[in-house]
Amino acid sequence: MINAKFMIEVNDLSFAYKSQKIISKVCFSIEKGDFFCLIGPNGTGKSTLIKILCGFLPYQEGSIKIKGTELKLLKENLLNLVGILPDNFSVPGDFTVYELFMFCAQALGYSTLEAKKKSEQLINTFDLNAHKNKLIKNLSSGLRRRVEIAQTLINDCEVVILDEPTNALDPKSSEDIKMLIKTLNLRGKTIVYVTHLLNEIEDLYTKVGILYNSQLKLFSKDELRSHNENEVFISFSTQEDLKIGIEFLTANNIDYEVKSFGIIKTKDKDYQCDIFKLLNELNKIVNKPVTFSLGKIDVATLYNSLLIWEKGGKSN
Ligand SMILES: Nc1ncnc2c1ncn2[C@@H]1O[C@H](COP(=O)(O)OP(=O)(O)OP(=O)(O)O)[C@@H](O)[C@H]1O
Repeated sequence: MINAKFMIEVNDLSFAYKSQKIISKVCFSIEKGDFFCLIGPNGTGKSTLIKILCGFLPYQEGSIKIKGTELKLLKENLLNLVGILPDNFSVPGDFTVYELFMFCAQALGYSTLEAKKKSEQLINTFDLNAHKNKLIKNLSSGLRRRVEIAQTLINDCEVVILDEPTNALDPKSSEDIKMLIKTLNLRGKTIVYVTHLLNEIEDLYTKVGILYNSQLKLFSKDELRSHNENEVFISFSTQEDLKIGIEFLTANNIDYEVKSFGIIKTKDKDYQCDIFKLLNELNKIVNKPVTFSLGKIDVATLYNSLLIWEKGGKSN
C-alpha cells in the first residue's frame, strides 16, 4: 500500500563495500517538505547513503521506498522523483549555462521545444538571466554552484539531494546557496542536505540524522527545541558527571528528563530560582564543565555529545 506521508522510507538498510560494512540495519523516514540534514564524521558513509537513495549504488539488504514504491522498482521514474548534486561534482565548463540546461533536458528525453521551456524556467527560477550565455568556466564558484543545483532540478524532481553544496565557497556565496536551498524547501521540495558545517543548518533543518558506527541516529526539530523557554538542555561529558548532575538537580527540586548521549532536559516549570546561577554551581562540582542552553540544544552540541558518549562517556 502506498503511504504518501513519507517521501523516503528506509527500513533495515544495510550496505558494505566488499567486507567493509558501511551501514547496518538503518531505519529512518523523511516526509514531504522535510529539510533533512545528514551529518557525521569523515568516512562514515554519508555520500554512500545518498548514492544508495538516488539509485547510484545497489543496496544489498533492507528496503527503500520513495513515495511508497520500492526504489528498485522505480527504474527511470526515479529521475522524476529524486535529483542529486554529488560531492565535488562540476558541470562541463565549455557549455554556456543555457547550453548545459538544454543538453541535460535533451539527455533526459525531452523534445527540443520542451527542453527550451525547461531551460528558460530554470534560468528564471534561479535568477540566471544575466549569465545564461556565459561559459560555465568563466562563472564565479558561487554562480557555478547555483547552476549545478539548478541542473539537478531539470526534471522538477520532488526530492533534492545535495552533498556538501557550500563546500569551498566563501561565506557570502555559502549564505546565498543556503538561502537558495531554503527557498526551494519553502516552495515544497524535500531536501536531503549533507554537510560538515553544523552551524549552517540551525535555521534550516526539520530533521537531523547523525551517521556514526554504521548507525543513523535521527532527531526531529521538536526533540531538540523546547516549547517552553524555561526548559534547559544540559549536556554532560561523562557517566560520573551525569550521575552528579542527576543528584544535584534532584537535591534542588528541578524536574528533569534524561535524553540520549548524556543530555538532560529540565522539565517545563516556572522556576523560582535563577537556573543559570544554579547550573554554574553544578559546574563547580562536575569533573568536566557541562554545557547548557535555554529552550533548545544546538546540533553542534548534540553531535559532540554523541561522539563523546559513543566512545563510552568516560572521563580520561
Ligand atoms: N567505491 C568505493 N569502494 C570502496 N570503498 C569506498 C567507495 N566509496 C567510498 N568508500 C569507503 O567507504 C567509506 C565511506 O565513504 P563515504 O564517502 O560514503 O563517507 P562520507 O561520510 O561521505 O565521508 P566524507 O565526510 O569524508 O565525505 C570510506 O571508508 C570510503 O573510503
